[in-house]
Amino acid sequence: MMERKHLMVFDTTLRDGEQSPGCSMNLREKLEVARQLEKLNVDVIEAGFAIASPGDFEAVRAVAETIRNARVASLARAVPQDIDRAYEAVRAAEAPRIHTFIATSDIHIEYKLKSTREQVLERAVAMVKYAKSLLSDVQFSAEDATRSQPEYLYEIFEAVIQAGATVINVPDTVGYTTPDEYYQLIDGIRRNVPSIDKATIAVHCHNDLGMAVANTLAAVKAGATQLECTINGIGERAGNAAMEEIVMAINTRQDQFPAKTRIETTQLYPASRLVSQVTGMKVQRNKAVVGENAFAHESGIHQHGVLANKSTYEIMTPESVGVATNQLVLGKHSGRHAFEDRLKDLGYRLEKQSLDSVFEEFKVLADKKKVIYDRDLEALVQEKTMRMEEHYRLKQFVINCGNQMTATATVRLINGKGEMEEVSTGSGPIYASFGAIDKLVGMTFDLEDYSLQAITEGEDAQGEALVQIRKEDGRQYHGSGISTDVIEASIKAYLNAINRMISDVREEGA
Ligand SMILES: CC(=O)SCCNC(=O)CCNC(=O)[C@H](O)C(C)(C)COP(=O)(O)OP(=O)(O)OC[C@H]1O[C@@H](n2cnc3c(N)ncnc32)[C@H](O)[C@@H]1OP(=O)(O)O
Ligand SMILES: CC(C)C(=O)C(=O)O
Ligand SMILES: [Mg+2]
Repeated sequence: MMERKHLMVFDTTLRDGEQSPGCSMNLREKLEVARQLEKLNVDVIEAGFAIASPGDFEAVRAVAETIRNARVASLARAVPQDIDRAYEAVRAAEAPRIHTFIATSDIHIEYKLKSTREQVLERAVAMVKYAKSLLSDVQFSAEDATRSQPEYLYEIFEAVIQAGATVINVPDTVGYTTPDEYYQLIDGIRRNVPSIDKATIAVHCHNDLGMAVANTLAAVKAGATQLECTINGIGERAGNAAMEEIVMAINTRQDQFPAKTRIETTQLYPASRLVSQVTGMKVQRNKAVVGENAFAHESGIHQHGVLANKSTYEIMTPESVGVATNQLVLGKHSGRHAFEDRLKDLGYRLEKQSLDSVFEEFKVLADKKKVIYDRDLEALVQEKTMRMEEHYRLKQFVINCGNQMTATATVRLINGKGEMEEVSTGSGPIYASFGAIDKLVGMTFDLEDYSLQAITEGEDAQGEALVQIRKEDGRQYHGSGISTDVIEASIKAYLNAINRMISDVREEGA
């Protein structure tokens, strides 16, 4: 039997994914996501854009120092100071990569770079050579490749490969191309770049017209072997190609794509939950592969078919992507072994200390809830392990409200100095409690987004509140909170966003 071609997965959740408005992650969250990417077995982790800020630099460096089973890359413009910074950040990695880019479309060259094709080519070659003098693995991206003149792309790719680039990337930066057109472009590059066999062809697709995954798959057919993507498809504007969709399409349609990735698919759903939790970006219910409805069958004819044989309406199994089908799991009489076992099934392997503390929280929750679902467990683990440094923590709150009166909230918080309490009124219990918190932290914020959803079924379901707040300087922070009480979940989410803001300010000042 012929050996199937290996496709490399290049994950850019921590770089392009983080470019989604409101999706910034702090160092601890980035490390947690990077560890999950390592469990997924991705080939390359793009950990950030080192020159963007001191926080980005530290995060890339921390990922490079921590991750051992994937290449770690940092993005860099085609300028020496970006390349130096990227090199400093990734050099501790087992397999470091500098990813440098410059735009090649006339629109970008003229209006943005105020340059010429010749100057861009010269700069690209010089910067690839410079990066290559620092380390061996250098990726070059022709930004806006799909709106660039193909002959110019052939020329610049040939020149950067001659200069030492190991990977040439053909980004559809603005999500403009179509599957047929992208196939032609990649095929043209394979045929017209003489040294192409010395480099890997990478593709990086955006979803502005909803075709990012389709375009990526068309490129696979044309011979691309590095696929760039993000978890849940988060990324600049409408996002990037979603890893879970690309990988499952390849796995499910081997007749179309006789190739393989190294991805441990059972880690896809845990990765999706983690990224949603740390970015505050909800996954739509009908999202392919990882959405809540991806394996739900509502209508009679479908249910009948699935009962007779799952393959009637399921083209992949929920288990294959890490969605547990055993919905009713544990209760208050369950012990530590069963608990740990269930977490392992869900893809979580915790250190003893974290396990003990999550188990304690589980028992508290089991006293409040008759049935603990897998989603409850995931929420507990993620809340516990991902909890920010808590500058302010909720001690207690009392709300007085009704449909014909102004709500009054008394909120008591704990911080490093002790306990503090404030009272505030508002048009409803949530606004009243947020007002009390503003008084306690001595700041006011615009509440830009607030949502609440039940994460499991039943009257005693836990609610997950997501908030996005904006500080006076325009910066946005998201927060999430989970509780069986929706007001408590909302207060926790608001405090989570404030704690994130405080950590961010301190990181910057450090
Ligand atoms: C398609 C993509 O996703 S590209 C990555 C996008 N991501 C980001 O931009 C996030 C991080 N960015 C940042 O923090 C900042 O933009 C920085 C630190 C990179 C640069 O900040 P500033 O120096 O203030 O420049 P600013 O962002 O305003 O403008 C970009 C400059 O880089 C130039 N530039 C843009 N891309 C490139 C490139 N690939 N190579 C060389 N120069 C470039 C622009 O022409 C402009 O130059 P100018 O200052 O001489 O006019
Ligand atoms: C930096 C490049 C690869 C990019 O993100 C894009 O062009 O979309
Ligand atoms: Mg991009």
